[in-house]
Amino acid sequence: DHENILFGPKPFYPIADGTAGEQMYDALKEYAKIAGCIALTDGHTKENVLYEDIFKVTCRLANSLRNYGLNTNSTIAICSENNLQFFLPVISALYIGITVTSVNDKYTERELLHNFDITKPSVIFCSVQTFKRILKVKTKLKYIKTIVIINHNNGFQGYHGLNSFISNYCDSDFDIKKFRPNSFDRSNQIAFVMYSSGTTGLAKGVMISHKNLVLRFSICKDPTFGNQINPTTPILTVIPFQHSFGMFTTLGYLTCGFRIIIMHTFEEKLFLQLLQDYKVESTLLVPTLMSLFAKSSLIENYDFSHLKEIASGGAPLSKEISEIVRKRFTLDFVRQGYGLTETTSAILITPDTDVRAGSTGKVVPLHAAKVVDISNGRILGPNQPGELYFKGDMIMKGYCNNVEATSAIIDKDGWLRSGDIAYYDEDGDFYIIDRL
Ligand SMILES: O=C(O)[C@H]1CSC(c2nc3ccc(N4CCCCCC4)cc3s2)=N1
Repeated sequence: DHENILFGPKPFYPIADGTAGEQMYDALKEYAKIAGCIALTDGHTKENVLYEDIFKVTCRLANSLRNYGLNTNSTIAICSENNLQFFLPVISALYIGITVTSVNDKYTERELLHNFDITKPSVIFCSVQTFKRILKVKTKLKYIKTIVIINHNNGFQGYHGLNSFISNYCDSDFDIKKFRPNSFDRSNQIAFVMYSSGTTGLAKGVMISHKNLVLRFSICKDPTFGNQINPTTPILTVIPFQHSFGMFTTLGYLTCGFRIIIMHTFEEKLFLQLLQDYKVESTLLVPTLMSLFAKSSLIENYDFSHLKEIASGGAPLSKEISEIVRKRFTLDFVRQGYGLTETTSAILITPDTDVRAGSTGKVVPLHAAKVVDISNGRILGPNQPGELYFKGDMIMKGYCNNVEATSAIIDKDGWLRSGDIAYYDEDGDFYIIDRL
């Protein structure tokens, strides 16, 4: 019975063909042609990376990974704080179809061992900051073949930096005009394994396919649920890249050709200075930072005339905080998104302009949601709280090597149980109430 099942609208653009790696390759190749087009800016050092730099390095690194012997059956890990190099191994792996697992750069050795035990990566791309811990972990895990330090050119302690790895493994006669990403079945090929405790405490590996990611790429370009595609639009993000929220928003921004100003650590004054100086049009926050800005005394000292939207996600945002921040930044609306690691990215998003204070938004295109009465399993109508369920092509493939945990959260019809209590109003706007 379709009664009380809410469906998202048709996508603005039809879903493009190809793997997420082919779509990323096509986008970067396009933006690389715009001379001087900046992709990333380090908000702390002001250093820039151009789209043409990213395009060149990712093609050479992909060729190097192929020559190193990695393929669609391989997994690499990324363990790094937000920096300008983070997405280079990630994008190169997407071109080839190598699965990427991203681990929290603040994790202890024990937590890293647990995560790596699930995914068994053969190469770890780490930063100078995480190298010591990663080296200790490597000595305990025989399946880790090598480490590459992404924000160090020549590497150290016998391990390659990004440039030395490329010069060591890339074809000596490499011709970027001849480089092409691999083609493979995007529905089955796992692009990422992200970690989530789901509805129980133990961390599990969430398998995100290339198809899941292609749907995110489509939604982020949707004028209603994402952003307009205007290359060079300045965006400021402080969201950790190693989590789904930061990973799949930032990859989406790169497919749009935006200029992404990044921070690895939040500092209020620097954040506000960056908003002003780079004429930022959209910025992504988490509720704790929204609360900080609701109480901040610094906002009046800056000019935010270019700022069109503040977007929040990663946890529920209270109506009060949202309204205070909206007024303090003199914005027409603050947008929200709700997602789970198990749904790749946001599956409920406040549509551009029609924002209901306190609502986390409407169902995104090509997805469905229902609210279920936990006492009898009946599907509920508007304004009746129950457990949120979702269906659609951003729902994860499943938990890595864990069939029982997968079938405990995704039923035979493909409905994913969120573990969150919510209701929707007559217009299909959703309100999150509580965690089950
Ligand atoms: O809460 C979580 O576990 C994580 C898993 S992925 C996730 C979210 N991803 C996204 C991706 C995008 C957004 N947006 C905020 C709403 C405005 C337009 C889209 C950006 C919000 C969220 S919340 N939240």
